[in-house]
Amino acid sequence: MPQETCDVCSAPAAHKCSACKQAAYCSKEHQKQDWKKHKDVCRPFEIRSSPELGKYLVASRDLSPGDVIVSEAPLVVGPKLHSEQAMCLGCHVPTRYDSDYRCPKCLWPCCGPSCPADPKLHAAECSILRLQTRRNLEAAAGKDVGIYHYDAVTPLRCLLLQRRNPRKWQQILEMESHVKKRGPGTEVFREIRDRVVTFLQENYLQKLSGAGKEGDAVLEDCSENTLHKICGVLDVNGLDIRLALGAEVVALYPTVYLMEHDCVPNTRHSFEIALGDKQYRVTVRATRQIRKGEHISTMYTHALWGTQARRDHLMSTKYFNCRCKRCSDPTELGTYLSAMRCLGAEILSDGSADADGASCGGTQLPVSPLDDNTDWRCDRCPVVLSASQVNELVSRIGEEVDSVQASLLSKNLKVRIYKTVILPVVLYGRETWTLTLREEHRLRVFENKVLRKIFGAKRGEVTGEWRKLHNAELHALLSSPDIIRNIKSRRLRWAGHVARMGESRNAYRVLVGRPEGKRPLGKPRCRWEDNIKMDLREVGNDDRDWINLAQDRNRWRAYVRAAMNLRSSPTVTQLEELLSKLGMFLHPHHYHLYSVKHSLVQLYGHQQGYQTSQLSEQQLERKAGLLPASVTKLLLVVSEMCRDLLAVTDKVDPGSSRLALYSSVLLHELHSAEFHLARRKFERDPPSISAEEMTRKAQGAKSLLLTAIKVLEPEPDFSSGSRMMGLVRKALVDLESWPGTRSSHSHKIHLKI
Ligand SMILES: C[S@@+](CC[C@H](N)C(=O)[O-])C[C@H]1O[C@@H](n2cnc3c(N)ncnc32)[C@H](O)[C@@H]1O
Repeated sequence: MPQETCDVCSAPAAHKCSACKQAAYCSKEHQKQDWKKHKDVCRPFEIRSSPELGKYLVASRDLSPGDVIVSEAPLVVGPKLHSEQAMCLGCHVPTRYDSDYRCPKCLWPCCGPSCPADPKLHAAECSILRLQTRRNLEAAAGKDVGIYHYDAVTPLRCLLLQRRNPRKWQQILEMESHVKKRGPGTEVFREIRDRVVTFLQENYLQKLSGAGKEGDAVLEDCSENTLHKICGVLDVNGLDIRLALGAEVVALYPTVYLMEHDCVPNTRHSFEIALGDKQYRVTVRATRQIRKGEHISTMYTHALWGTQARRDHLMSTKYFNCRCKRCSDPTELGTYLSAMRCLGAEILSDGSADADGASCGGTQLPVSPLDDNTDWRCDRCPVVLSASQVNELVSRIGEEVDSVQASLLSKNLKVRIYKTVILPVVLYGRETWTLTLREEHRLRVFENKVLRKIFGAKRGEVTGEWRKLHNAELHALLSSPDIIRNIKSRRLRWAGHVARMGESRNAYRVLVGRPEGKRPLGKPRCRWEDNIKMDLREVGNDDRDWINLAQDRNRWRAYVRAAMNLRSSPTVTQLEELLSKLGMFLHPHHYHLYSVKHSLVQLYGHQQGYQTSQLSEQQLERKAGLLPASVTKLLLVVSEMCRDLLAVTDKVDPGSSRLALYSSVLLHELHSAEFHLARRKFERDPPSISAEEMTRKAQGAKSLLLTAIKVLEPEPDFSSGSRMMGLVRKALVDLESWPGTRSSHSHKIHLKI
């Protein structure tokens, strides 16, 4: 073996950097001297391998929370497998199969006349995709969507690496694909064969053989087996990236894929999603202390599912049985996320069962959680349930929770209407950036009017969460030059038309008739349908159905009317009823109850009739988890929500690697409940708490918000997390500007800023 040489002086090296084992030095002095340069490339992990895990990462030095473990660019990125979401192949912005804009060469739909993305991304496959240009053209005319299989694009990009970058191609081939477990006869095999293999071979790859120079095949290896392997690699190792406008792509990374799964991981990762050189770069950071020698892990599944659901998901998507600490513990680290209530009768002192039917009050837990067929046993009475009995009950309950949660769609619908109707109108107004105070006021009046109409708020009530949401949304949108350009070029006309569709013609005149006077009321310049089409490129998949509806003017009107009628849906009552019903079968921390409570916590204080200002003191106390001694058992389940859920969240995700959004929502709601509760007591005549106590409460509320900000900091721009950040920051400003903090108030409150 060649002798290692010192990275500084090239003399024979006596030792290597102990962290990365890559750099070599002749002496400690030279290592010290080189550290400034080397520390940027020094990797704090080693790659090891075992029969059970395959390759995995181990910390090669102690790591602190926040330390960067690895930051790297992807080997390949593109549309996800198992998804038919249409997107521009240049910048991955959602588009439509029958978009008016097309790549001039291959004719696949694209985002506009000139895609702002790096042309290299699409250039390679474009030369292959154009083999079908004529058919694409006909398909586009006939709006035949079958010709565009977006899920085949990333496998094609991988295949093309064998010519463009053989090193990357080799790295992809070395990744685990579990191809044997995905063989003929499996569902996934059929899907990949129909959607990817046949599509690529019949339309493109067969035409390639002999098309290279001197008769060589353009792609040496594009066999069916190789395509199945690539798809396996993408499914097992790919990371999903959610982009700004709702599109989702998948990416393979050269090192990050090596991280093993753990149901309580010790890292979190974030992606660069803004257009530019660093787009799609991933950065992995430690979320807690990781000792040298400890495995470095991530989470492949849903942190808030119970053990059985997580393990089933991991087995069906990643082909292994998880045996981590959380899965092995019947109580899931004391969270009881899968635990059931025992329905067995209470055992009386003489050893007989209570004939009056009083429940024993025990908890049913799996005897061996790593065994799928394990019995479940009560910790108080002799009742034993079989695995199938528990599965049946939990899946029925899951369906019921889903159906009630679905009725909450009315809220989501309102949010969508807000985003696609109100926001563009407001942006239209802001787009000029020259509103006078008077115009600003008129804009507010208009906005409040539409908000009141859509959300069913009464006059003067449009100051709550919807306004906060709006501000956060607006802030996020306006902070990007790309978005501003987008707004100016496209949303402008959309906004005008949407406003025209609404009932507020006069308000529209206020907006459109000035300030530049360039857009007098009158006939729209484009047809309604054209404008809707334009907007489609800017919305995510979630909004797509809704926007499709909007293409038909009458259906759209009916839809908005229906949405407005949903305003009094009794969702708090529905959820409270569900909670009390399910509370008979499930442990209060069961993951199905967690989900209902998390929704409820957000509705208290926000749904009409439950806004914080209208909440009774007792309700506020329930929300904050401050329990009066007399509350019933059922109320107790509801009352401890915020703190209770936070405690559970913290145990399964101590570093907020996966549940940052969940935690921040809870912290925000808890701050609101606690602060308002204290304020009511303080503002009574005479006050029932002292100024010092009030100061303490306000400080407590503030520190909850600061924690939420910290938790949300790594969330990418334009994500739900970044929108939540806007809400939290706004709440902080509101808290700090509360009159009680001003010195003129008779009871002087000091809130350290
Ligand atoms: C993204 S890859 C990780 C790298 C992989 N170990 C390798 O050697 O290429 C995911 C695969 O690693 C294995 N794996 C990851 N975490 C595991 C765990 N906690 N227990 C068992 N196998 C695991 C499984 O085979 C899984 O499908």
